[in-house]
Amino acid sequence: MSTRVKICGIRTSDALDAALDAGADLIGLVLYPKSPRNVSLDEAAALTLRARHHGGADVVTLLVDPDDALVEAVAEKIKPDLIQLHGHEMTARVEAVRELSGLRILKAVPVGDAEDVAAAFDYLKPNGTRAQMLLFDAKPPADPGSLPGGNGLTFDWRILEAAKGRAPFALAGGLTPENVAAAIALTGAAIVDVSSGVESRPGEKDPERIRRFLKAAKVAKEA
Ligand SMILES: O=C(O)c1ccccc1N[C@@H]1O[C@H](COP(=O)(O)O)[C@@H](O)[C@H]1O
Repeated sequence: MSTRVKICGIRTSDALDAALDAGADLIGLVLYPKSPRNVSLDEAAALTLRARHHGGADVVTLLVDPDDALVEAVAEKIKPDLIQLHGHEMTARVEAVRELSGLRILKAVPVGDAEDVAAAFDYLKPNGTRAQMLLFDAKPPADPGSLPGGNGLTFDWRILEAAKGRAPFALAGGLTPENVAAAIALTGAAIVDVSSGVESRPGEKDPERIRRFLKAAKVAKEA
């Protein structure tokens, strides 16, 4: 089975259409006001409806340390397929968001070393009540003003050796049309997730880079 591709940080219908027409498997909508890719609840609901009409892709709402009111509003107004938690949520909070929303959870985990990878599997226990999949991403810069993701930073993919064979996982962090084939070959990721690598500037998706990313990812194979 070929690797699934998530194009994250979609803000406009043009960018959405470019991703869907190029064969994206998942569409990411960021609800995080500090991000240049932020969309409102209403914008996310409209983009989700458009994606549903096109068909073929799951919609993922990306949240960072959301409160209960936001989780409930997302579940009611957007009705995505998954919630991506990209903050400092610990296992109990992931479980609570899962229960409150009734949605599948993709939990982002910042990776610095093999211990981060080994510890991340606690998010998948006990079966199905917390996250349904892990998303390994680069550690954000230490600068307190930096975003928790979407920074275009890669990490040493060899660290993910510790994850192989345990459960399918998603990979993010500095992926581009130029390096995604190598990332898939080395890690065997089930999903590759890109935001800044398919942009002309922060928040502006580049349709040609989206097409090139999809093309490169869809022919790539685990080595
Ligand atoms: O994209 C953002 O603005 C963002 C904001 C807050 C948390 C996560 C964010 N993006 C996610 O980060 C990874 C890596 O992105 P990149 O390809 O390195 O730019 C990915 O999952 C994005 O969806």
